[in-house]
Amino acid sequence: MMLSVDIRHHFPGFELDARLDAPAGLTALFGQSGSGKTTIVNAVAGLMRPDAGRIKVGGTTLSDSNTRTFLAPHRRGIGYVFQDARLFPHLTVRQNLLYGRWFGKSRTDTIDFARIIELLGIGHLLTRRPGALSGGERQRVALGRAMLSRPRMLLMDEPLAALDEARKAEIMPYLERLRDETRLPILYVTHSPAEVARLATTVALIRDGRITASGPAAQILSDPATAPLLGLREAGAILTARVAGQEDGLTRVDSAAGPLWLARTDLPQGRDLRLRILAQDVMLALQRPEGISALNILAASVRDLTATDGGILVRLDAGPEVILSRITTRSANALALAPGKPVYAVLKTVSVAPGSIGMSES
Ligand SMILES: Nc1ncnc2c1ncn2[C@@H]1O[C@H](COP(=O)(O)OP(=O)(O)OP(=O)(O)O)[C@@H](O)[C@H]1O
Repeated sequence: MMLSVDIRHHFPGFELDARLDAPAGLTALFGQSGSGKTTIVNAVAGLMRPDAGRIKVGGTTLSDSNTRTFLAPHRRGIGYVFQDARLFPHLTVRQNLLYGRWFGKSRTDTIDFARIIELLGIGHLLTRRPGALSGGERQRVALGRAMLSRPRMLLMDEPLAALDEARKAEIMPYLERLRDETRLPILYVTHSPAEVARLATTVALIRDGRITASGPAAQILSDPATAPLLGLREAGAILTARVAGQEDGLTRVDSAAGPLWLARTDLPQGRDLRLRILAQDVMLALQRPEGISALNILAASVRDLTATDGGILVRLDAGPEVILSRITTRSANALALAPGKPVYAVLKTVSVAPGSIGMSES
């Protein structure tokens, strides 16, 4: 199942011309205020009719200006989650979940209900009213309600924006489970680079009504041309690795770039992982450093250098893998970095990328 959007629309002083493919998984639509995110969401939802173009989900055409097709919002099969949960205050959680569903009492419906309740961890809340829930719990119920409408896809418009950091952290794992287990396209609007880095399988960057870059999240975050558009703090590489065993109280993993050691985990040998290495956590040296506390040092060579605000992003080839390092212009000059130069990448931190637990089983 895939959402494909190819639309044009004119507002006084603003032109939208957007082409976007959102496959199964979470596609983050990221851009500044006024870039056109809500206009795309409204067009997909059927709340506005684009001047020209086409929107499809799987084999179903939601709108097409050529054939004058325009499906009403309630016939689009889209589950929505907004910034505020929009639950009915006078109904219990159970009644909110079942409200307006096309949902009978058949056995599969009961199993679906039980599965979604379990997935979102809201079984103990069913008899409460929304007023007695935390903001994070309310959003989990809103996610459950969207799922129970048996959607073809989910549309999430800044679903975490109203929550504080603790509540965001609480709901993220549930969004990840939903993303990984439902295999529906999720179009997720956000201004938050941290949410993109943590949740997105696909990233689409929008600016002035146009999609300026889109592709797999790991690719966008590790490309010096696109990573700065998201914010340099999240720029970095994702490596795949396999757990080799436990050594000296650490977990050894093997990647195509070389062996790496992580703080001990209880992951079983043979498990595949994705590792996240942020550009700001990679230092460079011309000789292999000795007597250094960093555990992980990889031999690499410079592929290219890109100037960014306040520094240089260095793209490195480490075997077949790509690593990014963010250093100051002064350091780049001191090391006389140039394409092809051999260097050692000293990794201050290597973290297991969210979503990789259980990856090898899916
Ligand atoms: N109904 C309308 N009439 C005229 N202009 C509009 C209308 N709706 C949106 N616009 C303009 O289109 C542009 C894109 O707006 P849109 O709401 O899609 O941006 P956004 O990326 O969602 O912003 P935000 O993050 O602030 O919600 C803006 O310049 C806005 O002023």
